[in-house]
Amino acid sequence: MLDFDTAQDRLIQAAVRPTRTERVPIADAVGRVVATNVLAAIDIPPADNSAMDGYAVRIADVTPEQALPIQQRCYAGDVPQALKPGHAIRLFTGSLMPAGADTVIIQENCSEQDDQVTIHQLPKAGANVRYQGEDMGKDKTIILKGKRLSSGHVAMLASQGITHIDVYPVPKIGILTTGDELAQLGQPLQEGQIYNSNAPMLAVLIQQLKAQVHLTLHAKDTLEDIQQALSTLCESCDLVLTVGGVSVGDKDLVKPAIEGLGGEMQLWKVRMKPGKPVALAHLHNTPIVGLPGNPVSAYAVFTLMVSPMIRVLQGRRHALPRVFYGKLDSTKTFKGSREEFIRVQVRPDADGFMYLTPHAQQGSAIISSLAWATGLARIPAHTEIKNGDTIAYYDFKHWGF
Ligand SMILES: Nc1nc2c(c(=O)[nH]1)N[C@H]1C(S)=C(S)[C@@H](COP(=O)(O)OP(=O)(O)OC[C@H]3O[C@@H](n4cnc5c(N)ncnc54)[C@H](O)[C@@H]3O)O[C@H]1N2
Ligand code: MOO
Repeated sequence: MLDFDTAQDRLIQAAVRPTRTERVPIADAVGRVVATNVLAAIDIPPADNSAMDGYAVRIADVTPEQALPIQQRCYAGDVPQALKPGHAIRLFTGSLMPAGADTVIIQENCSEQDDQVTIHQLPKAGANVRYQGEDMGKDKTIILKGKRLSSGHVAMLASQGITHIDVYPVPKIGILTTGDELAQLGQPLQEGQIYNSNAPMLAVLIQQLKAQVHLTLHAKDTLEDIQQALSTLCESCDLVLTVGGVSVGDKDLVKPAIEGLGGEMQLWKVRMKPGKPVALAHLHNTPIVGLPGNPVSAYAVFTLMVSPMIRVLQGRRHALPRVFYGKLDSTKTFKGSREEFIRVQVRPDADGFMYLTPHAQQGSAIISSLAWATGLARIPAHTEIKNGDTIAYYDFKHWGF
């Protein structure tokens, strides 16, 4: 059996970076991944300007409590005159700095009478000036290729006058659920059935990452049904996720179905809990990840191993989000032969440490624990982990987006 890190890496390697690009309006670009380095077309701010309402002066000309004649009133959008020696120019937040002025005195520290201003308190030279290019310098790279765009990036692009941006296409993900025991939502539940909760769960996990759920199918537990669904999904998706039927039971048919279609299994079974039966295969060049059917297992494997693949398919710079560390807060001691990812809630404490409290029920079918948890804590194999020990923490806020 493979160890978790090797398996995670194999899955990442199975995802292909995008090459095609498309151009979208910046207002539609949030969550999309930039396909080129974006350079600043202009300096921002385009010229030195005032950060405050006040008076532009040459600081060397100013003596406190001595009146200076006001040469001009210059509003934001106006073009200022060059400042004459021994004068002040009245200006406002965003007004251009006059040539010859080096400092803005805020109006609260001045009094104005008969077109003269008296300055009561002197700031440092250069105070309250926003300098040309201090935010973004012309021709400098302002957004790196592979960045997922946020609202902040949209503001940057708009400030540059950029209306459209080249991004990578949204990867299309297919979902195949299997199992004769599953009822679809909206159908009455027959004896022996449970609702198909994995399909909607995976769909929202995919959407949170800003990938597209291209097609969701459900197959009965027959080779034929599973093969038909797999063929359809692999034809039109960049990545196919199957759920269930990947373990060792009589009706665990996903593996034989892929192999029967001429697909190639690259990996099956990982030394991790939950998620042991996870599988990776290719069919007609499309990667397929076989997720275990237990909802917690499917959620954990998606978060830890499939989300990095999706980030690669999206063209993002980093497949793996940050892993944090925290201290176990539990009376229970953990030790197992498989590496374990337990559902925890994180609690930052006044001492600056993060404390990780495990959910009381760590079974792979405890769906309610998923809504309770804020992330997964990693318990190494063959190591006793007890209260206060430091362990790795995979936060859903980082790993799910
Ligand atoms: N003898 C063994 N039994 C099992 C092993 C093993 O090594 N030897 N591994 C266990 C582990 S670990 C897991 S995880 C599961 C994985 O099984 P499968 O991936 O084959 O999944 P299924 O058997 O089809 O289903 C497991 C469980 O999940 C429920 N399920 C499936 N799909 C959905 C869905 N879409 N929505 C909600 N719930 C779903 C299903 O009803 C089962 O209860 O195998 C263990 N067994
Ligand atoms: O490894 Mo299974 O994924 O525990 O439930």
